[in-house]
Amino acid sequence: MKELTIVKVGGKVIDDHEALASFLDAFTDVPSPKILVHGGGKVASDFGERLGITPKLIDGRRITDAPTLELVIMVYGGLVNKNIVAQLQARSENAIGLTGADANVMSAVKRPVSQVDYGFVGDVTKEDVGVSTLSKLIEAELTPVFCPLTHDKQGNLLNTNADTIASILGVAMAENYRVNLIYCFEQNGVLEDFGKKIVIKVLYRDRYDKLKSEGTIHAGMIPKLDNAFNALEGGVHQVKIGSFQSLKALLLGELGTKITIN
Ligand SMILES: Nc1ncnc2c1ncn2[C@@H]1O[C@H](COP(=O)(O)OP(=O)(O)O)[C@@H](O)[C@H]1O
Ligand SMILES: CC(=O)N[C@@H](CCC(=O)OP(=O)(O)O)C(=O)O
Repeated sequence: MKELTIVKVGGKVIDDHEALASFLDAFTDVPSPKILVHGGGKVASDFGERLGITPKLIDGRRITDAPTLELVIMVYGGLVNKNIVAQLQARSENAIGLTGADANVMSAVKRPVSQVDYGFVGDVTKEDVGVSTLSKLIEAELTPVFCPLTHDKQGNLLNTNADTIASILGVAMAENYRVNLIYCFEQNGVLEDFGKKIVIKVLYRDRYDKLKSEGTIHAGMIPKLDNAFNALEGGVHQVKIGSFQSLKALLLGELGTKITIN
């Protein structure tokens, strides 16, 4: 089976010009085929504050009312996605920026209202991924760059967590490729001691559950790890979480946190 590398880069890296540039240098060196998924939550929150839109997040998931949806479409689909694509082109990486609506690469269902109304947030399954279109793009030596927007096939874009997009993409593409999924962010991995910055080398689900209940793993790390375990259970070959500065080492199996279900 051919290998496919899917890399997700988080919002705090994207918000830092130098950090993003050094991450994109390293991403350019990753052998093809590859797909980049970017977040941008911090940029959206900061931009929103300038427009008088106060960010509301529950467990790392944004409540997306109508003004917030307009905001994230502009920020994720425009500002962040197109800047990353242009910066990859400057590195001779033939990137193509995508929302889920483009070539129908990822559709979604608006999350039903339960205890919380998340608003215009899209839930995705592997059946919602345009595997054949994506396979054609990567076989044509293009590098897809996903922003965290999906569509409902009725003309509406929806906000979908970027970690979830990376995980579902991995599961869907695992039918045709041996997928390595790497989550890059500003820490060196999943930390067992936040103060001392001690990185957990291998994280099993029972340890995750324990650290979560103790509060050592919290906030945005919870959906990230849920997505990481879901990816492995769905057939992704390897999932690693680590620093944007260590992409090469993470790919080689060094540094960061390896997520495992065995
Ligand atoms: N045990 C932990 N190890 C590392 N990061 C953690 C941990 N618990 C909570 N976090 C927080 O989770 C954040 C990552 O989640 P999130 O902000 O959603 O990431 P991203 O920027 O990649 O989207 C980190 O910035 C960190 O503050
Ligand atoms: C529904 C939902 O929560 N969407 C996320 C999408 C961006 C994202 O995931 O960005 P990071 O990777 O930088 O966190 C949000 O709007 O914050």
